[in-house]
Amino acid sequence: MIVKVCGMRNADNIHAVANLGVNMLGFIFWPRSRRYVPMTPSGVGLLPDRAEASLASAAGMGRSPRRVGVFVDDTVQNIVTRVYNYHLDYVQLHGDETVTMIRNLKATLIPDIQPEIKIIKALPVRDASDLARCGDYEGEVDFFLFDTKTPLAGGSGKHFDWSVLRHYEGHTPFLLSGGIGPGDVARLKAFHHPGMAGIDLNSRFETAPGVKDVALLRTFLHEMGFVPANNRQ
Ligand SMILES: O=C(O)c1ccccc1N[C@@H]1O[C@H](COP(=O)(O)O)[C@@H](O)[C@H]1O
Repeated sequence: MIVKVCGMRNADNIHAVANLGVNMLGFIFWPRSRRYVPMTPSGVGLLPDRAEASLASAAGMGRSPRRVGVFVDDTVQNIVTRVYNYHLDYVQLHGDETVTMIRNLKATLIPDIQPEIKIIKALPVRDASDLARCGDYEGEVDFFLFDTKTPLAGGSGKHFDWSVLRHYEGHTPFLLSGGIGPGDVARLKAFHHPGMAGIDLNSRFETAPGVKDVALLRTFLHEMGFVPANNRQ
């Protein structure tokens, strides 16, 4: 099972969470988020130097989570800039991005120096009708991320009714998201879907916006029976 921890921006915290052996770390590039990672004045080195060093040292210990940049209806140019500057492995599109936009993004990225970049398309879910959009993105993205439909773009801390996902019969694997917290272990273990590739953890594991509670995450992962991987998937 893939475990993604999203909304990271503090160097020591990045190091500690990377060392839990999670598969992906998410960095939010949407300026209206409380977890926003601002660009430096030079526009280079999205992650502060110490965070870069933290990730490098974690990698040296065999813990090398993939880097996910989270964007909400951003321009292709802004996304491409951040992919290059922050060495992103995945782009998570958390707005109303169309298939045409995604094709443009890939056409810009793939022929260049980032051929391995993968796309996660977030879709807000309240009921089965929200899954109808999945068909448009089949074959265009690597993962879906099903998040709770709320007036917020993301990070609501709220669950949706996971049973709705029985109506999802697509071939694209998905990450389950939306308010997953420490009290969800039993529900997660009881939830099965052939397309479910992993989970996304965010606001329910925070001591402050953008700062994760490492002890809480460690306990949750232990209770889930999570086995730290080589973090290459
Ligand atoms: O966390 C944010 O601030 C955020 C802002 C804009 C887009 C996405 C955001 N986070 C993503 O939201 C989901 C669910 O988070 P939560 O568990 O409900 O707090 C998660 O995938 C984050 O990547």
